[in-house]
Amino acid sequence: MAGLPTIYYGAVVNPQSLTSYQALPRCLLAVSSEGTIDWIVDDVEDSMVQEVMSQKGCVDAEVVPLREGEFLMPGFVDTHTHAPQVPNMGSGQQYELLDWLDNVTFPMEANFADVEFARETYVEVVRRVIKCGTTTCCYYGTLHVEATKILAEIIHAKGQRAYVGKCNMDRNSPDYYVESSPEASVTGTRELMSYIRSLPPSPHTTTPLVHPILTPRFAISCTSPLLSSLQSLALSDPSLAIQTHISENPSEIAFTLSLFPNASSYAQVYDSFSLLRENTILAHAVHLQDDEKQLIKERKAGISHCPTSNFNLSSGVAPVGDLLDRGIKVGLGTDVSGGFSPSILTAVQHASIASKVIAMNARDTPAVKDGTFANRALTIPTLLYLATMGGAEVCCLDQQIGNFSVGKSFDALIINVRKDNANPAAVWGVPHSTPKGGDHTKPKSKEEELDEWLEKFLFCGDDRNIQRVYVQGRLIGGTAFSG
Ligand SMILES: O=c1[nH]c(=O)c2nc[nH]c2[nH]1
Ligand SMILES: [Zn+2]
Repeated sequence: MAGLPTIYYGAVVNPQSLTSYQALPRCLLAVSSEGTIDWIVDDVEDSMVQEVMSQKGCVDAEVVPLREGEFLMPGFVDTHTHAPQVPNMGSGQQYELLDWLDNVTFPMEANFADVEFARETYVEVVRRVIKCGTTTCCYYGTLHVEATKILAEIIHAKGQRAYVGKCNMDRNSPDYYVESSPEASVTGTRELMSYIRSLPPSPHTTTPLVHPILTPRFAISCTSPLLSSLQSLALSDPSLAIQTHISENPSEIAFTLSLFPNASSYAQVYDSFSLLRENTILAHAVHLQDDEKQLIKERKAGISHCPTSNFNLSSGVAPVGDLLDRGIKVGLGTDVSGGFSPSILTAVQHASIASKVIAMNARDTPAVKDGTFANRALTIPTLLYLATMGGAEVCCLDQQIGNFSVGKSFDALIINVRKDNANPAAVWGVPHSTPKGGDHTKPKSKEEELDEWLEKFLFCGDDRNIQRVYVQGRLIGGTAFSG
């Protein structure tokens, strides 16, 4: 028999679309013992809580009250990161992509041949990513099967939702870090897929949280025979997700086109091997041509926007507004260690700045049409959406996660911007906080206050503001988590 639900009572931020979210200051939200959202009732005064609970038939359920300055929001979705590169964060910032791979990244990834090193490192990596409020993460591993199994096992044990892939890479990397043949690459991939798919169900849910993902590192790393074998594997398993990099850096694009002289574009290389489809996640997409954007849209693939990495490796500024105007799915990625932070908050901040760079450079071009995103600064609702629902769409998980709706999984964060949190930068309620329109005589509404809490958190927050991290209703991290 199902156990009693848990009821959260207080402020809730709920993304709705690229241009709107609900700010619900007095919300009751019930989560079943299986971790799904049973019901949501908005605008409930304190005095009415018991009555609503009795109407819903759950007077004996536990109530988790949120205090002033705390709010519930959906967990972050990191649509692109590299688990083995976490130890490299903050190293080799002087390089651009191809030199950075050779000088910093491949040498670090090669260490994961040692399974003990892999275990020690990955335990810490996953703990850290969860602490940052990432409830769903798309992880690249290394080319090593055993180390990547360990990564999946740790994620599974910690209860995070994730896609995990081992890199397919049989050329253009050093002898000490390259796969010996396409066959070896595909055999290892199949072994990892079977391992992940046979992980035992979590104690509290029958839904698997960790999934395999096909991970051709990027076209430069893969011979045509390897891509053909991955094509066969992908075609035989339409539910298998795919992740790769695309159009990140000018030298990378030129090298790719030289390796595939018959291809009309970078995107077409992947498409010619049937690797562009609805469950494909393409990281970066900084320098795509119009026809490539069109192709990606037609194939319904999604883009992982990784602004921290794009700035840090001097790759460029991805035209996110244009991608959104074209109806392409976009989420955010940390792309550690091209990006120097494992937190989606940093990606939010840099996505905002990236969009402002584009808007500043477009000041002299004709005015943009109403309701479009290109050449404008991304707004708070858009940034929030990209960090949550947009990521869920890119992962094809939007029916399950990304916002709070009845029937969806409770993947959520409790955020604290109170004076008693440990981050002095993200404190709400300091005297200079300004009412909407700057009118100090008008008291702020509860909704306006919640808007301010959210903005403070997105721009000045960090893991110290993330009190609780839930996946499928289970508490797995946050400052209030002792496990
Ligand atoms: O940002 C990136 N990080 C990587 O590890 C990588 N490999 C190929 N292309 C890449 N881009
Ligand atoms: Zn990457």
